[in-house]
Amino acid sequence: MKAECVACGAEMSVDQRPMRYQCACGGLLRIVHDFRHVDAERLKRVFDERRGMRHCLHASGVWRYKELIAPELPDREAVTRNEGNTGLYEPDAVREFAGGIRRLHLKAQSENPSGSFKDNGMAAAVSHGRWLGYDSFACTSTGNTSSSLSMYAAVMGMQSIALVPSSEVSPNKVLQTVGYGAQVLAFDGTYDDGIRWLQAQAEEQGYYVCNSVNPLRIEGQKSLIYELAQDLAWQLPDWIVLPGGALSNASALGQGLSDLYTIGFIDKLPRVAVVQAEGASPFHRMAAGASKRLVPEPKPSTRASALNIGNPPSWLKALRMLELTNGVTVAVSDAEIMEAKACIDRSGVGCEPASAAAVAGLRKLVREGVVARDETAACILTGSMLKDTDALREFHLEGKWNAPELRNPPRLIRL
Ligand SMILES: Cc1ncc(COP(=O)(O)O)c(C=O)c1O
Ligand SMILES: N[C@@H](CCOP(=O)(O)O)C(=O)O
Repeated sequence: MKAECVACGAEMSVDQRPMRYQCACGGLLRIVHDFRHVDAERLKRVFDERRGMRHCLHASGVWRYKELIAPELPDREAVTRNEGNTGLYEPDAVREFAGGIRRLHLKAQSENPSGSFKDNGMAAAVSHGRWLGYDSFACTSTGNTSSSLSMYAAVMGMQSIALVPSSEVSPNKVLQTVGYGAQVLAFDGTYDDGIRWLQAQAEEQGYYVCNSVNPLRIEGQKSLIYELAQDLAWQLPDWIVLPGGALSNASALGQGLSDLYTIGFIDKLPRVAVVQAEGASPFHRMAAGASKRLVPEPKPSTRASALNIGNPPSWLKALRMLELTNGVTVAVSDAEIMEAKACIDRSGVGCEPASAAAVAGLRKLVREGVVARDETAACILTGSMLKDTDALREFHLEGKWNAPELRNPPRLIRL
């Protein structure tokens, strides 16, 4: 597989150990494909045939698109837990909440096997790592990456190591990671400290790094936009709105949209809005200030713990995505996030706080007139409602955050 540095354009291979995550100049890598001979109409038919499949590699919502993700990877090396194939919903209450735009879809990546969007990328990353001969897989995580990694490591019968901040993460996610069998190493600090340590130490420890600095994670995650496009008969909405933390999904969206457009699956690019939490919004500050250099936030802090990232590694890839799609960024408060979450939960779809940032951000963009009421959008719901049950307790039982009308505490009765 050929990779290219997103900062200086240097080319290199990622076909052998040691795995490379960065160029000598410090830039992250992206996988480069040659799509010149791809027949879009033929592939569309193949993808449609695979869509209804069960119990085989191509039944996966990631490996259905294997030709566009990792054509060189032998099928026998591709690991799957039947990831992808997530639901697409149109709850009217959420559309109204978000400002009453013409049409709003929610893509529930929360329905992935480990409960978050990470599984799409992780399936590709662990497969590549196993192909290269690694048997120890590591990540640093606020809990979703680690849950996903430890699930796949368990499926492969291999070892996983997860560095997890000792505070401000959801216990549900850490317990899920423990349950699947990862060795969890808690540390004082944030995701940013963990990723720095891992990038310096991984090779010496013999670890294959499964964070989104790994270009294969991005390759797997881009299947999200392939699947959404296929769900909608290859007609994407005007806007795709998603939360931004480490900016892996924003980067994957850029890669996936560029593929779809280059190959001719779509003839128009949607605009993309990246929503950050106010307490952890270095990318938004950069974009809003029309700067092209990210200034890290030394002490990120948000109740949407999955977004608690001050130095997102993929900021340059995400910036390129904004340029490609004429995209925008926006920041929302924790109270706005929790209110949006309560509305999404009450619609029957449900999500964790970080995911709700997408809907809170869309609402703000509609209010500000950036998104027009006659436009259409899809919000990416990145993680499941059960990923953070403390958030439900705080909102419904402890009366924290806004929106008393959405509060629903159990009533105590005498039988
Ligand atoms: C549930 C959830 N939503 C959103 C994000 C942010 O996504 P990204 O890091 O790709 O920007 C994360 C973690 O990264 C997450 O776990
Ligand atoms: N929210 C994430 C943090 C970003 O992780 P990465 O895998 O994109 O590097 C998590 O779940 O850990």
